[in-house]
Amino acid sequence: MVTAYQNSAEGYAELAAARRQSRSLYWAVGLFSVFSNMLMLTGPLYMLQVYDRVLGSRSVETLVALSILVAFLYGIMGLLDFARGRVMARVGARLQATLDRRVFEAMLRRSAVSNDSVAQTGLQDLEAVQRLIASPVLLVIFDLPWTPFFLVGITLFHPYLGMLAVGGGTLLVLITVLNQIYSRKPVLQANISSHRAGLMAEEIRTEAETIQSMGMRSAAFTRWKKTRDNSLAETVVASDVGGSFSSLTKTLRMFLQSAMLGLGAYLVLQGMATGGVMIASSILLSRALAPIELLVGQWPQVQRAHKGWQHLSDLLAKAPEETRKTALPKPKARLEVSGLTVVPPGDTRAKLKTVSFKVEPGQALGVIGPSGSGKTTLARALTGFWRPAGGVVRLDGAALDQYAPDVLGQHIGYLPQRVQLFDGTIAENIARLAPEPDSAKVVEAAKKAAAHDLIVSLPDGYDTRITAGGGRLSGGQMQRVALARALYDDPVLLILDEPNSNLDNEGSLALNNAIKGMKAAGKSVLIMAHRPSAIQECDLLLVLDDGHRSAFGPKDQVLREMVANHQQLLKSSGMGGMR
Ligand SMILES: Nc1ncnc2c1ncn2[C@@H]1O[C@H](COP(=O)(O)OP(=O)(O)OP(=O)(O)O)[C@@H](O)[C@H]1O
Repeated sequence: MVTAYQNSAEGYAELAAARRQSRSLYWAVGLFSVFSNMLMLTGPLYMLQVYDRVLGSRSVETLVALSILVAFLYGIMGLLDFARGRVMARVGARLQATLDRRVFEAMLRRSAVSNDSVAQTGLQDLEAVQRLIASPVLLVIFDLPWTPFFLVGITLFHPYLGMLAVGGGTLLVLITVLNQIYSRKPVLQANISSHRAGLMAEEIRTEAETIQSMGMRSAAFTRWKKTRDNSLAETVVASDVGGSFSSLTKTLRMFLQSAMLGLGAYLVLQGMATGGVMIASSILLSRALAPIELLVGQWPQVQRAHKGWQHLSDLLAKAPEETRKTALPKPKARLEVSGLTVVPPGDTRAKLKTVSFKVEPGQALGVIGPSGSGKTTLARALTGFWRPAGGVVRLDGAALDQYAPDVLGQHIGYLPQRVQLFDGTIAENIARLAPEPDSAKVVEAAKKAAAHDLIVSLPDGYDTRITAGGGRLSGGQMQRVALARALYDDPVLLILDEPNSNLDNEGSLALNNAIKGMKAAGKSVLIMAHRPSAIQECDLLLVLDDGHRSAFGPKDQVLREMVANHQQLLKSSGMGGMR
């Protein structure tokens, strides 16, 4: 409990520091607000003068002069209000720009260790905060402190008027508090459900092929509709609650304004106030209470941003900023894994248990084992994506966490089991999304992966635009482009997870040549595989079984032992049958 609090506090502190960057702008808005609120007195003072001076003296000149002055003051007030809005829009944009990268990276890092919701919604939370800052609701903070002054002003006109205004104001504040209490849960629930429905729609859209080709459209719609209906029902409840408080506030404020006029008229009849006071106090009251009405009306936005702020602080605390690491020289391809234990994020049980092995420069290691034995888990731990729960992975003697993550990524070439490319050109994809791909390196990597010919045969060659799912590329072509991406910029360690699952003979040959090339250059290669053709170039073999290392050593020796064990097993089961 204590740790959680401390963690969140650290996140809050980081957010507060980002917010403080705009401190001078907040002061500017505060100053504008001082003048803008002072100018709010223009209307009431004009009414006082018109009723008590102009109507008394019947002077058209005075009325014209006053009206011109008032038009001028309203103009200034409008300008100040416009300026406040513009400044706050920029404050919001600056906060978002300051935190974008940090939140983006925190989301990525957090997703690698856990599947908690704050990691999913980080950027949306930041946007909710930015929207609130840029909206008129936040200006209420600068206007609310003036409400007591306006109420005092009314009291100065007449204590009875003051009592009515203060009583009405208190009632409105009470409604605001009740609004907060009653609408918090429904608004939160509505936000969560709408997020869930959005996610599901996105999931269905990306899996459109499966859904369409297996007649799952209607079932997928029904599933999505259920979530959508839930979200709609919750949105209606939230809007009912918020709407009723909003209507109550509006009605009450309008009634108070009329009540003010009524009480003012009574005081006029009693000779205790002038007509000007009657009108002016009614206008002043509406100015005093306007911020509260706005606040109640826009409360869901405030709540969403507040939740967003909490989520962000939680996310930033859970993924603290990485300390700068001392740059290490480019490592030699010496991989040493000792006692490696890995628990996938969100899981409680280890899926890789105390696995140890060594790979020297120029060697290729094949990792085999049945489905679910932990091959991909090992690959993810070796890239540094999943942190070890125990043991250590060393590259050229240094534990992986001694390398800055992006630098480590440059030393490693990774071909995941499920190839994912990104929207962009083939060259950008091979160059790992570098903004300005180095053409020579891109072509070199493509040639190593034997993908060059297939790429130049496309209409726009390396500049062919592809989508995240590959677009016009076939499964095998995607895998070859992904292999080129893995080989880009001369990595020292190449990790290939089921690399030939989509490859034809030519592709497999190209892959084996690439592995040979890596070995000849003194790099090391790890191949997670099912098919024997994939381990053809391997010198070593690691056999995994239910997360354990069941065998490790030179390939031929391990294979011989496996065959011997297999024959032993067959023999013993045969003997068992004779008995
Ligand atoms: N993200 C995850 N969260 C929780 N458990 C996971 C996750 N990914 C994999 N696992 C579990 O870890 C175990 C090992 O999975 P892994 O993907 O490493 O197997 P594999 O040997 O690569 O299998 P295959 O040959 O089918 O690809 C499996 O029991 C799997 O259910």
